[in-house]
Amino acid sequence: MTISPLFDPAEWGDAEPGYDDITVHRSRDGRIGRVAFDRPEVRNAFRPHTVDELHRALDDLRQDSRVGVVLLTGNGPSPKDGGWAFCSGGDQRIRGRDGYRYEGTDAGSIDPARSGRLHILEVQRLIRFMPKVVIAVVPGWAAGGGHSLHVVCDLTIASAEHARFKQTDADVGSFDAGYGSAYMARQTGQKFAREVFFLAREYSADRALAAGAINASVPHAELESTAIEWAREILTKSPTAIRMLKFAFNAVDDGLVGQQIFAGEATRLAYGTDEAVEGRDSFLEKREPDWSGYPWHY
Ligand SMILES: CC(C)(COP(=O)(O)OP(=O)(O)OC[C@H]1O[C@@H](n2cnc3c(N)ncnc32)[C@H](O)[C@@H]1OP(=O)(O)O)[C@@H](O)C(=O)NCCC(=O)NCCSC(=O)c1cc(O)c2ccccc2c1O
Repeated sequence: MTISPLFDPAEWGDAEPGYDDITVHRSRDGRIGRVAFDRPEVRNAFRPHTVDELHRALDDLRQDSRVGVVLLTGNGPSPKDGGWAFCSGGDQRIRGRDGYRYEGTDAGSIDPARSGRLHILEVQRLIRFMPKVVIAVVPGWAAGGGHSLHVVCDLTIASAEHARFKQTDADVGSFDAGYGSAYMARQTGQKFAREVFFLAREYSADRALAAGAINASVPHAELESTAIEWAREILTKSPTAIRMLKFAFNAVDDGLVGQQIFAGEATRLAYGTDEAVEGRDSFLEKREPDWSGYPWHY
């Protein structure tokens, strides 16, 4: 199976089975995940089946305690015309009046309550809330819902030659009114974000970098090796520190959900203290807790 000329087989284990529209790999040491859209002939547009697979793969990586960094990318180039893509958003051929529709053999077996899907938003939340660093690795077009996915990733590294950013939502009568737009404005400022959405122009990696929309614009041939280098550098850090930092960055924009997630991690840390152990033990031993060894820190 040809993945992409940017994919270095020496870095990755075998492709994980059970996926049609994406490819999933773990680095040979198991610490980095690579999830890639694999529909290059349609610029890696997603259909409901793609989104189901994406959610499953990312959740699997979320629950793998060896994995600290996930690369989200697009395989390519297109066998039809050589074009590169990260993701061009929802597959417009199967968009119905209630969202994106399952096709073919899938369609008949789908619970009507699950038809008309907009569940790429669930994938966005998974990327946002997983306690690992997710890097968008953009080898070509990031358009529409694909643009929003790069926005929600923690970091974005793009091909200087082939990456193109374009928010087509308003061209096709759609709108990502959550992270895709409002969070982008937090990253780049309101003026540039509104320009991107209202004019739907295309932007190069260098322009996106200048606007603060991405982290790096690198030579195409070095795209995945650079992403792996960044991932390896992140993996030298404390997992707890990275997790707390990600949730701290999120919290300011995520309201009570952001506070809840950050607070949950704070509770986990507190449970590790002797003070919390004294609280638990006193209950189990049916005695008053003895807090005398624990000062009111200031
Ligand atoms: C991405 C492009 C700018 C690339 O242009 P280029 O000229 O390089 O390539 P082509 O246009 O010739 O494309 C090659 C080939 O791919 C097909 N294709 C490309 N994108 C899609 C797509 N999204 N769906 C279906 N097919 C696609 C194209 O038709 C060509 O096929 P041929 O058979 O002719 O070879 C350009 O392709 C482009 O503008 N694409 C569309 C981008 C777009 O509008 N995406 C949808 C935006 S809406 C969205 O994604 C979205 C999804 C959600 O689930 C949401 C949920 C909740 C809120 C909002 C959501 C949302 O906004």
